[in-house]
Amino acid sequence: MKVGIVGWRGMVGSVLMQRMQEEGDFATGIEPVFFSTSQAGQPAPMNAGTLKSADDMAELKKLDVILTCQGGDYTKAVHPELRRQGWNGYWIDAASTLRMEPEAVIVLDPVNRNVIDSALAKGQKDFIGGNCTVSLMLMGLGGLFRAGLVEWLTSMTYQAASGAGAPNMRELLAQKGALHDSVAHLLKDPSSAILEIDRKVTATMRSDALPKKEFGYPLAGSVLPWIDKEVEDGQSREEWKGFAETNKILGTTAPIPVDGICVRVGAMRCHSQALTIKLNKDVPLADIEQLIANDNQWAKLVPNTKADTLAQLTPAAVSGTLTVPVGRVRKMRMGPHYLQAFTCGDQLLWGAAEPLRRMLRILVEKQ
Ligand SMILES: NC(=O)C1=CN([C@@H]2O[C@H](COP(=O)(O)OP(=O)(O)OC[C@H]3O[C@@H](n4cnc5c(N)ncnc54)[C@H](OP(=O)(O)O)[C@@H]3O)[C@@H](O)[C@H]2O)C=CC1
Ligand SMILES: N[C@@H](CC(=O)OP(=O)(O)O)C(=O)O
Repeated sequence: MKVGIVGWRGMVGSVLMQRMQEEGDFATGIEPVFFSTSQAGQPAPMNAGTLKSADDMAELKKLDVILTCQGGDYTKAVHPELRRQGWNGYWIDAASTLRMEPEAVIVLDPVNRNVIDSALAKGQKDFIGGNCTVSLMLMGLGGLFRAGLVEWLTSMTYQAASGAGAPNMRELLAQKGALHDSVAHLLKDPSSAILEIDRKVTATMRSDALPKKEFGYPLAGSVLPWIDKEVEDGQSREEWKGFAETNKILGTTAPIPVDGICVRVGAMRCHSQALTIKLNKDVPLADIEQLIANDNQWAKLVPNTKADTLAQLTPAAVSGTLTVPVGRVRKMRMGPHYLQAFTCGDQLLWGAAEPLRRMLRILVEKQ
């Protein structure tokens, strides 16, 4: 199987390459061909010859599978043209561009392997990774959806800088550094006044001394309660995806309402979410915990204690791992049908690269 890999140099692509190497995906009989929009002719990784131009339709048309993490502009430019020219290979993509197209499937196989298998049986060829927030929520709470218990759900998010891109991660750290620098001398003196420190930090945050080319606003020491473009009804596009993509991934016939507010916070690469779930029946908490814990090997139930929560349910604990902890699980004061939970996951792994890698593996195993 000839597999073209586009976008492998980028942040999502690098995580993908690392995971494919860790899981031995390159030893499954695939023949990788590496592409670049800017480095064609230079040596490809893994001694796979030289990089081909990612715009070279003739080279792309030779492939059985194209796996791209290059971004939405690339997808928009290349995918329709390839299809127009009659290419009938599999297209696996991290970008959101094609997700809601009727012929495309959003892939998250631990949750929707049935949807993927049925699409493959029907001959569908476009398999697209989901929005990171949605994928991570479903990896954690898949058991409740699978059991048909969710009447509606709200997700209030705490999204990491990585979701906005590599330059934003750097800018977040530069902002943190600038805030620290502005009061470093005062921090060295244990008797300095905290309100003086706070005043200087706030002044720096509001000044041009804070780098904000990428985010446009201070994120360090602050939060940004708007992610992506404005859509209708006062929603952000990130929030809109919660309903649209959750239901498409699950293949629901009666859509489950999903809504909430998406917020950027100063975490590096883990998205966290506070969830309120209206259950359609009163299920004992112990049964709910079992459904969450037993749904897939990555979802991990964290006991609702202070010590377990703070040790296991944070970006600091989860970053760089495939584990999706779910904790703070309890029935709410509103009544026995109302459940709360908190979850956290690495948005570059299950949120971006891992579902794509696994989709390729499904294709290889299907051969
Ligand atoms: N960031 C995220 O959290 C998520 C992103 N996605 C999707 O994945 C796409 C790619 O995102 P992301 O990986 O963050 O994008 P990056 O900006 O990190 O990489 C995209 C491309 O930029 C080019 N590039 C230019 N300079 C460099 C450099 N110095 N180092 C590495 N690459 C460079 C590379 O292409 P070339 O070799 O052609 O020059 C690379 O493939 C997004 O547009 C989005 O559609 C999906 C889910 C989550
Ligand atoms: N929008 C997400 C990251 C992302 O790339 O999402 P999508 O794959 O849906 O475009 C975030 O900012 O955290």
